[in-house]
Amino acid sequence: MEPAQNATKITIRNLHFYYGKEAALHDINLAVATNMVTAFIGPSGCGKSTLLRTFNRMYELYPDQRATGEIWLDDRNVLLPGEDLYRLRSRIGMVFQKPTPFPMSIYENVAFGIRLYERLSKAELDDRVEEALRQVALWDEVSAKLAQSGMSLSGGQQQRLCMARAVALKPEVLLLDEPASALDPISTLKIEELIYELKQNYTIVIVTHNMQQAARVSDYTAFMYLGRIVEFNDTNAIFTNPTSKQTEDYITGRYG
Ligand SMILES: Nc1ncnc2c1ncn2[C@@H]1O[C@H](COP(=O)(O)OP(=O)(O)OP(=O)(O)O)[C@@H](O)[C@H]1O
Repeated sequence: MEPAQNATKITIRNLHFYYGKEAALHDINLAVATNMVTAFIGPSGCGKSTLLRTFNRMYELYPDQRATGEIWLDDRNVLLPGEDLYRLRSRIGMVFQKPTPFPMSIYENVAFGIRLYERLSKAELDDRVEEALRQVALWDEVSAKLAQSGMSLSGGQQQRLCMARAVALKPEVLLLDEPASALDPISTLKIEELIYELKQNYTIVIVTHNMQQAARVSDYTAFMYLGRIVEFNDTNAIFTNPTSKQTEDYITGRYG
């Protein structure tokens, strides 16, 4: 489960995951460092998104999907049956591949989630919405049109709005599932810069198809293949000096 010289936010032990009877993850052991960016890379179907979705038990939305093993968030094993999933998802926020603003105003997109968890005055709520939009570097672009629909924004802005929605709840961990793969290069760059900024305050785990992106934004990288973690190390070591032949073949473009 190496490495984690930094404090550890999440520790995964002996995690297995099943879609019905089909096992998709096999004996995953991993330590995610606090306030760092950890990337999952590997060929299509290797289990990156499945692994990411175990962190906040997103799979619980589907009755035939289940995980066994342990996922420790600080000192809680969040896979235990009594875990409050509502609270878990407020501690571990998620942003998906396709920008998915709610069909409501820019302001409401951010305020909606906050209202579910907290009772705030209008002025406090306004402040929180502004703070979240500033954190994702969107405030200057939208402050004059907060009442407009979130759907009226560009794809890149919509994705930053979704990130604002996630950070507005003040989570400790942010899960990003291919957050830039539907975006143009400039919007992608903005998201990457944002990830760099956000790691001051959040522990970030990102799934990406794009190896250059993993190399640019992450501190640690796990290379996955067929539902297993083949190699996990600091990103520099993975990309310059992989220990496994499989990792080397993947990062040099021999397959995937
Ligand atoms: N809803 C599902 N039902 C059954 N099997 C699934 C489901 N979702 C994923 N799988 C299977 O689980 C395995 C891992 O899929 P997953 O989507 O996690 O891989 P991935 O590495 O994220 O792939 P990609 O890069 O293509 O998104 C694959 O074999 C896939 O077919």
